[in-house]
Amino acid sequence: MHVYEKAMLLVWAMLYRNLAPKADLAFQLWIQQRDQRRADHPQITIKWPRPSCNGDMLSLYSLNHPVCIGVAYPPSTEPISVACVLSSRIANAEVPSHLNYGATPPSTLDLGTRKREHTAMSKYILLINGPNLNLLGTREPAVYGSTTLPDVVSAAKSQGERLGLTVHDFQSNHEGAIIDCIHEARQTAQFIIINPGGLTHTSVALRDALAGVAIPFLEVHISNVHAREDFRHRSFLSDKAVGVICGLGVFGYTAAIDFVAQKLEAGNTML
Ligand SMILES: O=C1C[C@@](O)(C(=O)O)C[C@@H](O)[C@@H]1O
Repeated sequence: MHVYEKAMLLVWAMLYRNLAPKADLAFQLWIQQRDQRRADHPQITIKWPRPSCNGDMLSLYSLNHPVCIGVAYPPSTEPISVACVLSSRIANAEVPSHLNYGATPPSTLDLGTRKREHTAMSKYILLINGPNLNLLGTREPAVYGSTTLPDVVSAAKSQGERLGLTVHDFQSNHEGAIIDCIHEARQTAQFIIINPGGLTHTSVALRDALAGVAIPFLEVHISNVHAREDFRHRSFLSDKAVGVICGLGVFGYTAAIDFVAQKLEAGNTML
């Protein structure tokens, strides 16, 4: 990479940090020329100040060219590396179709065809699973079945892809991490599908987070919570949700994605 390009990238990265609608991510950037032999594809290391949503999309722009499009895995405060495509090579860059932009670039940028891709790929939905759902498949199989969470997520992503949605997933056993994830999605996600697990019945903070970002959401439960203990009959979220699906097993996620695809297709987010 030429010194000039490197300098412009750094300047733009600093500007971007201030301009980006997702500025709350406040990521810090620096360039590491990890592989000198592939100087046209350097790695950019991105240090996240706090755990990010799994699959958060990142995009950086140098002058008026996108230089880097990547995806952050997994939730981590460790520096991660993403493949970077230099501006001079962007015309030939292969950008996987499932990639989405995590932040909207300034409108003055001339992104040509990429701008259209951005619009076409903008149906971004967030699938959140709360505490203990990482144990799906082994946890109380008589209640929750034998399908694992990775199976649920990968089926949701494939279904989303077929229906023109980019599904990002996040699971945490920690209320605060889920709330951070919801906050971070407020500039990007058009819909949230959430199985809040036990937080359904306890969390005012989760209710406030969902109301605070004003992203329409569906509440999903694998089991029929109304046929179970009394304390599961109350939800702090249901009256804020577009709808509630419960008792359909993991098919509830499939039904939710179908519903969201139809609603977004119709341009109706039901807010
Ligand atoms: O963790 C869960 C899972 C659950 O949300 C469900 O998917 O059926 C139901 C909740 O009551 C429970 O705490």
